[in-house]
Amino acid sequence: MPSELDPATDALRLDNVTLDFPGSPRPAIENVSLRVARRKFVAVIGPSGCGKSTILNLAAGLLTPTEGEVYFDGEPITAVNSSAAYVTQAANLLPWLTVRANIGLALKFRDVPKSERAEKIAHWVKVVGLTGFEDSYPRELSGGMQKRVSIARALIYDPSIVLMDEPFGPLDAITRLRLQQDLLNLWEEQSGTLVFVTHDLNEAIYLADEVVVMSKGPGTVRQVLPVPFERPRHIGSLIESPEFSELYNELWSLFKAELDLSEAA
Ligand SMILES: Nc1ncnc2c1ncn2[C@@H]1O[C@H](COP(=O)(O)OP(=O)(O)OP(=O)(O)O)[C@@H](O)[C@H]1O
Repeated sequence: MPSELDPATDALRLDNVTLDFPGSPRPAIENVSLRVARRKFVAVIGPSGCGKSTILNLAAGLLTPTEGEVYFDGEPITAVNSSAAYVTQAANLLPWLTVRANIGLALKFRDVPKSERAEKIAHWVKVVGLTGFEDSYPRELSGGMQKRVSIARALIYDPSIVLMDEPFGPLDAITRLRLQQDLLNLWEEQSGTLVFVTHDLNEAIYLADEVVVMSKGPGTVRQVLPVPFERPRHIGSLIESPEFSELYNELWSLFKAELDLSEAA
């Protein structure tokens, strides 16, 4: 364990991590060092293919580094990280289960008693605004509602770390804004550790305490930008503030350097 590793403050830490997929001509990520402090909301942005999902998969214990080490709560990750909840771009709900059963899935796997489960599910159905839809099936829900179920399903058991991979990617702009504000409110209440992958610079600034900007593949960390806005945050007021525009421009100048815009109009 490196001497500076502090399990009291670091939830997740990557130390000089390189990941090669077998048969791939170049590493997916190369020499990535990254620190996610406990109870922080960290957004990861970067061009397509720079290795953002790879970092989440390493944190979830679904991939093992070719070189370097990944630590969770001060211990090297050597198996699937059962302390991590993973919300992917697709809602991945079980189509044969109702909203209630989908939300309660993680509690069932953890053998939480039935009465406690019912109480928690009722609370989370309300928190994510799905009252009245408890007995609906995923096919009867809109994309935004399905996303709400997947977020409730991830947060209900109070995981030590939540990993989100572009969870709002496929949604329309209004639904996306609503869910971003909902996630802000939820996280500010629970304030666990959250690592959030996105392509959306605005989203990264609205939500995160720090934005990690990755360079194009093989991915490395280009810069980590702190987001100084106080919490609780309200997206509507943030957008209108000059400080928001300033930070956006700073982030954009870092980000655009990593994009190949030569073919853009
Ligand atoms: N299973 C795999 N086998 C081989 N190469 C892979 C595999 N998964 C990902 N890669 C490669 O690793 C690199 C990083 O992929 P990753 O999905 O982590 O990028 P990303 O930044 O999340 O991309 P996007 O923003 O498009 O989702 C890419 O070059 C990708 O082609």
